[in-house]
Amino acid sequence: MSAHTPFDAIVLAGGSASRMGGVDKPSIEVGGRSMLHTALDAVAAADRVVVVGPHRDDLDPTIRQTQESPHGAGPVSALAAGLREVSADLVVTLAADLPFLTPSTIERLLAALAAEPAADAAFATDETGRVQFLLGLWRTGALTARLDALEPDGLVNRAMKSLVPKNHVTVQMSGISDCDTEADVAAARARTAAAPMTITQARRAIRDDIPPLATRVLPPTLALDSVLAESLIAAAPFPRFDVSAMDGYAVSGSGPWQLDTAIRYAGSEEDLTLTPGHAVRIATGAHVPPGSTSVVRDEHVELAGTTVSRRPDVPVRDDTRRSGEDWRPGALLATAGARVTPAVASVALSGEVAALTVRGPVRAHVVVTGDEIRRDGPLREGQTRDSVGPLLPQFLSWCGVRTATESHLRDTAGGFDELLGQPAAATGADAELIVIVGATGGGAADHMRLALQRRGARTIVGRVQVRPGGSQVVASLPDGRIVLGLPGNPYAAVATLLLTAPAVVAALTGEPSPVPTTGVVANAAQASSDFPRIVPVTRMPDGRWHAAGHVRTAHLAALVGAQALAVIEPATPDDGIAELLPLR
Ligand SMILES: Nc1nc2c(c(=O)[nH]1)N[C@H]1C(S)=C(S)[C@@H](COP(=O)(O)OP(=O)(O)OC[C@H]3O[C@@H](n4cnc5c(N)ncnc54)[C@H](O)[C@@H]3O)O[C@H]1N2
Ligand code: MOO
Repeated sequence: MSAHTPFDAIVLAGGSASRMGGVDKPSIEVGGRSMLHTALDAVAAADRVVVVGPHRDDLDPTIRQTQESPHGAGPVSALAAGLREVSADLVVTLAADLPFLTPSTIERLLAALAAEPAADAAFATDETGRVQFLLGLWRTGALTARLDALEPDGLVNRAMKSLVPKNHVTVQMSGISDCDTEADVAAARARTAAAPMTITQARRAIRDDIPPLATRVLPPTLALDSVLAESLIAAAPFPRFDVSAMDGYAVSGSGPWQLDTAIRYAGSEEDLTLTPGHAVRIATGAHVPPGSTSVVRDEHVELAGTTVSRRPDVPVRDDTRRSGEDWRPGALLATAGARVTPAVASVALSGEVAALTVRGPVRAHVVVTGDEIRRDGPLREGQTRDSVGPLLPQFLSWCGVRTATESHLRDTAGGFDELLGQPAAATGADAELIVIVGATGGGAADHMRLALQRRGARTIVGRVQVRPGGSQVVASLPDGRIVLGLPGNPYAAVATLLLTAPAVVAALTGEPSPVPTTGVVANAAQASSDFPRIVPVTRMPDGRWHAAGHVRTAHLAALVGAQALAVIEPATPDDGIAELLPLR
């Protein structure tokens, strides 16, 4: 992030968990990673990280390790020990038993405390309203003061609640449950084992777990499809100067006027001053000459020899557009969070704004997988034509994504490890998003999920309750790049892309979540099943939509002639509403 608020972090990683038979809770793995490492990844942006607990040899040497005294003296004592190592004005305080923690969890706490300058601390609350006192952010001075206040009675085995300041804010978060018991761990593991999410859950997880990209400064025309990180403010007035809105006459005084021979063309740099009682021909868009009091359009004048007079039967109006009439320098032309559409870029040009501070546009590395998939040349026995890869850049562009580079991957574990392991720069693409077609399943040749796990990726969406597209994957690599895994079947790949990529793009660019487009589907009952389904729809003359019948997924024939895909929920009646994914 560009506007980084400095903070330190204390992670409480005490040993033996009494309710779990004395095991070292922070080292318990959920989702292929210890809960301590989940906590450390969540505070990776901290200037200083302090782990309080038994010394661990495997931690990065930049992490400070300390321990409360006496050992096992409880969280308040542990925080006091950790605080001695802290120097920033803000300190995140975490337990190492929160398996679903992400960097954006911390960002939300930072934003909440920044919004309440009078508050001493911010804490997360779960869906039930329970406050997680060990998922918090403190003003360091306030934490010091609270600990000092408790000190006379001793800090050993004090409840966290006794430490909490009156003046705190809470932030409601979903999926932040801690693991106190073996049952909690089992439930958390079940959740990460790619339990299918609903479409809504998947989009929310994407929004919550993918942090926005760093900002960039781009000229307006190169910023298309990015999102404004700072509002667009006019640098120059519009019009920049008094300009004629019509072809006609610039006149001085109330007329009739004597016509001078000079003609005022748009862009003219000729020295020309109008004296009272005189007029000159002027073109639309030309700056009005000094001395001019008004512009009269051609249709409103009579010309007799060299005398120009206003026709008696027309309204008296001035066809001059005055400088700053539409906006003045400093005017707000588009608000931060707005997508840079051609209109926004055009307005920036009109306002003489040479550079926009934006996030995006998102750049993608498109990867087609499969030994059998062939892009060029004649097909040999068992080979399948790549009918997705060459068109994916177009589909991606509909979602605001630029394709920076493309490659093909064979179905080998090594290939995936290499793809996910190489730094973005090595691909020559600087892509923030890797879009992989195929290999999302759990089959023998499907290496993506395992390769992601080996690479230490965090699964954000493991499966979704939708057909097709159930096997889609959204994950974040340790270096922050996002992987979007699309099912291999071409129709499934495109439907999944249009369903999910816009949410990924919104999260990366910091755009507010898109409001879904909806439509009335005339034959929705027939198209719905026991599962949400994505079906092609065509527009009917009356404005309703008609859903296609049976859809084969191995090619895009069902999309021919369709104007949108519709997401049809189970039990939608005829003329019911469905979300539309436009095909344009
Ligand atoms: N035992 C199960 N097998 C499968 C299931 C299932 O639930 N249980 N789901 C099926 C569905 S639905 C889909 S979709 C696919 C998803 O599999 P993958 O994402 O791993 O995709 P692949 O196996 O690599 O490919 C599937 C299919 O698509 C063809 N393909 C792939 N890429 C292209 C391309 N660029 N152009 C044209 N065709 C492509 C590929 O040849 C396969 O035929 O899993 C099912 N199996
Ligand atoms: O996973 Mo498939 O996408 O249901 O066609």
